[in-house]
Amino acid sequence: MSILYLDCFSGISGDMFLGAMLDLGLDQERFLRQLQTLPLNDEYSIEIKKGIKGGITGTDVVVKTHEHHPHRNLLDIYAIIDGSALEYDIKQKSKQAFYKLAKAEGKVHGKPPEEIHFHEVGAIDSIVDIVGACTLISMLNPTKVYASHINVGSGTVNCAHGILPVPAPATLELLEGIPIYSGEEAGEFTTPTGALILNIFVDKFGSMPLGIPEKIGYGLGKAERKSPNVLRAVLLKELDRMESEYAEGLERDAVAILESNIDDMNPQLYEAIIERLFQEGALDVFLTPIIMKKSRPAVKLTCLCAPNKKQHLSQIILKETTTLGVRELLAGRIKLSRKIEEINTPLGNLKVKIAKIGDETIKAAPEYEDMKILAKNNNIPLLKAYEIVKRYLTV
Ligand SMILES: O=C([S-])c1cc(C(=O)S)c[n+]([C@@H]2O[C@H](COP(=O)(O)O)[C@@H](O)[C@H]2O)c1
Ligand code: NI
Repeated sequence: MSILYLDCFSGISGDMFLGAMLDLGLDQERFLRQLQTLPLNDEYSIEIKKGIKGGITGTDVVVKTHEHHPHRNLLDIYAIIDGSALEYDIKQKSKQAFYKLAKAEGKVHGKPPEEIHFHEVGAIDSIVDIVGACTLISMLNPTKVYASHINVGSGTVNCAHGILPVPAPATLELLEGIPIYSGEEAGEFTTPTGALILNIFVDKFGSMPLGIPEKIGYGLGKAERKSPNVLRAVLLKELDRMESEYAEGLERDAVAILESNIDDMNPQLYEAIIERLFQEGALDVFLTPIIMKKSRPAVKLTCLCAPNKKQHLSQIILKETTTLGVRELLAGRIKLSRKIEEINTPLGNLKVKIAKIGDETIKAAPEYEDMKILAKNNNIPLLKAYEIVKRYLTV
């Protein structure tokens, strides 16, 4: 189970994607053999070399061609793809990608996709970028593809249409529904081809998911920038719950940690907020005394919860305490597998929590609420009840 994570802090373009994927160690010869089957009459050459950008080494992919003003339409490009010896799935995916590009162009220029005449995005280098991207994804075959929020850049770009705003109109169409931002530096950070790659391959956008990095690749961009103009690709081994259970007999999952430092709230309110968070699904809620800025005695409120509850519980903390912010962290968790069993003792029946690693019982803890009832029913101190029950626990 592997996740490909694309870190688009410097945006993404077709050549940056090819570079990052090849830098992960994919077989270059196999990649080039596939591309050579495109009927492009040797009108281009492709150079793959190691390079450095902004102090970061990575792979630079350069597609060289002599064509100046290509005017291909969708059917011209389908004919090129169909005329190749690419695998069936790669052909299909590449054609789907060009259809999406034509739809986006069509929306911008007010034409149906079939009537679009591509300019730069229909040039040989774009065909190589898009077909190459589909080929490399098929070669890597990740279980999932995730990406960061996308730096699109800002300013304007000069192209066959004249001067366009950044992100270019077609880029923005392809990024519909995707979280984007403009970083501090101006320039076209994300191109239509880069946006198309995100549109067709990425399952989810956000921070890096829980996993173990196994391979890291950097794809170099062409522009010189103050910040490293590279796309980072990380291949993460997913922490598969079932796999790790079998491997070590332990369970693994992720837990969200929500925290707020509070120095201005009536302490009587803490009981209510703790109760509310538990009612809404918190796994645990606790308070830690802290000394904050200006030597103020204060309280750190911590709430542990399943990652899919973090948004709901953060909102409760924001609405029902005086804090102005909530820190959220995602942590991995290793757990003993647990089950509740009922046992007989001379004091009566009670529930016991049994914790195991694989088949081996590691701990057995009598349920506190049951113990209180047994102690009361037998009219003995709780401590004594624990001593008696302990003899009946099999660990
Ligand atoms: O080729 C066409 S039709 C074209 C359309 C648009 C629109 O936004 S509409 C933009 N561009 C610009 O061309 C270059 C090439 O992009 P690649 O993805 O092929 O690298 C880029 O600057 C686009 O903004 C072209
Ligand atoms: Ni256009």
